[in-house]
Amino acid sequence: MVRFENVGLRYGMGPEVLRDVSFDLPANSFQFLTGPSGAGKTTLLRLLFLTLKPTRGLIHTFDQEVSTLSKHALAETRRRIGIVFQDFRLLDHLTTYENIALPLRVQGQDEARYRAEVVELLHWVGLGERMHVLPPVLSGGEKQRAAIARALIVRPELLLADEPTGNVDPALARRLLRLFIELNRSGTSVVIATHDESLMELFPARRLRLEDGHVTVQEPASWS
Ligand SMILES: Nc1ncnc2c1ncn2[C@@H]1O[C@H](COP(=O)(O)OP(=O)(O)OP(=O)(O)O)[C@@H](O)[C@H]1O
Repeated sequence: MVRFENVGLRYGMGPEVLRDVSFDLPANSFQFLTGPSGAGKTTLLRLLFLTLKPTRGLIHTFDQEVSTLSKHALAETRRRIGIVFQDFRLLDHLTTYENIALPLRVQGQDEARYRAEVVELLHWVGLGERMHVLPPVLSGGEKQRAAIARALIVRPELLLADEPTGNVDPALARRLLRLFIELNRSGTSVVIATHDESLMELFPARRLRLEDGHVTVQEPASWS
């Protein structure tokens, strides 16, 4: 589904943050992306979301080498990927319902066609009672779930999440993890960036470990 070949990334004239990074994300796979703070997890997610270009190496996404894509094709490809940002990025003047429906509205879809789907997703993430309130009155965990729902409403083939359990208590973190696992079982590939060991211990998934600019892939069998 995604393949990185000897990818390197530096910001401006700075040092290489990522060096010779090579790995595959198979279809229907579930993996944690882990490593110390500053190792480059967010940078790698931005490369996967195609909002950052590698300074060297090749990235194949859905069987296309991304440097060959036009702006339009890049935007089309990005539509197949959902992302949950570390800082949520909800719009404070829109209700929870409107925030989650926004990607569909932007695509020009008719509300009559998507309304029931948005409401169902809101219930699925446990925000059924909060759909008419504005983000500033949501708790951290509720904002987190709203950000996840907004990423899911477009039914992405690949879901990326940056520290999605960073602001929630352990019980909610487990619940969110179950939600990602359920999503993966329904066919979406999932990448969760986290440095929360206790979260990773809850589910025996692949781990992409980032350290010193390199990625090593650990399959569950190799560390259990
Ligand atoms: N826009 C930028 N311009 C310059 N340097 C950057 C930029 N974004 C990140 N960096 C640097 O790249 C390195 C990797 O940062 P990144 O945010 O990807 O790490 P991370 O593993 O996600 O960290 P954390 O776990 O603390 O969120 C850091 O040294 C950071 O200072």
